[in-house]
Amino acid sequence: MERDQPVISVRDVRVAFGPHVVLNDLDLDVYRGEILGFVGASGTGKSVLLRTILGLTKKQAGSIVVFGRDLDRIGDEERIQVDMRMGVLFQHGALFSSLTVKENIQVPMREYLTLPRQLMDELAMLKIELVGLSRSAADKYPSELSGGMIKRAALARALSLDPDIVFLDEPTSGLDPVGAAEFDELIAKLRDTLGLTVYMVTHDLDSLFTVADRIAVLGNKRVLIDGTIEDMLKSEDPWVKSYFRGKRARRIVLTENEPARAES
Ligand SMILES: Nc1ncnc2c1ncn2[C@@H]1O[C@H](COP(=O)(O)OP(=O)(O)OP(=O)(O)O)[C@@H](O)[C@H]1O
Repeated sequence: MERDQPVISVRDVRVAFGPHVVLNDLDLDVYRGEILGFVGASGTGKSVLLRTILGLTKKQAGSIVVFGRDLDRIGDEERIQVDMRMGVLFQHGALFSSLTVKENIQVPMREYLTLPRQLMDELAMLKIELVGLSRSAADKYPSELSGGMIKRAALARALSLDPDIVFLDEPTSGLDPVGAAEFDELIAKLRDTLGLTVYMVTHDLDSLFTVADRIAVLGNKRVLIDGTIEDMLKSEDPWVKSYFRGKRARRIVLTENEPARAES
């Protein structure tokens, strides 16, 4: 993994809604090919930062550089090129209920490209297979899918344009532990096979322990600490300590290190 090459650099970012300052002096780097787990207490601004990086929420100060381009200094054409390289899976799945899985995956293709129908169908099928759905899922509507299948279909749509980065907002929320673990495996596989960079907002300790290469913690309106899971376990920050060394976290550490004992 090339650690010296950030694909996203956020510097001194400030976001406020009226008098309510949500992010202030926030710095963050995301490196090519890594899975970054982004955590923080509820309401600290994880979604606001995600939306700010995507250009959906306005910042009052600071800079965001993506693929070497400062987003404040590029024109509309170049912005579209940048947008096409970033796929997003929003927290609440957000598949269009009136469209089939295949049609949902084709939404970004229709928005950004002009492709013949047959080619779009073939590309959608490739994405369906890539995320581990069966080909028969293509013509199903979201209401006919399980929670796990909806997440996979939404991921297939996020991958529609072969992005370099995918942003996942709590991708395993609402899945049972087996479904969540399978989704984590899929993310790791996609990172390994496609070289994807993954920015994953999550509350899921299992995901953080098993697939995140690096973790960034949001607190006090900025990134409080970033590093490996070992760095988190060493931190003396009270929130980081209670999150990563609390009862639930200890159970995961035990399961990973001593499966037999943990299961008994
Ligand atoms: N459009 C908006 N207008 C005003 N305030 C907003 C807006 N969007 C977010 N906020 C405020 O910003 C703060 C951070 O919200 P955000 O949704 O980013 O938190 P979060 O860390 O993602 O929380 P959770 O883990 O619960 O999803 C909250 O106080 C929220 O009310």
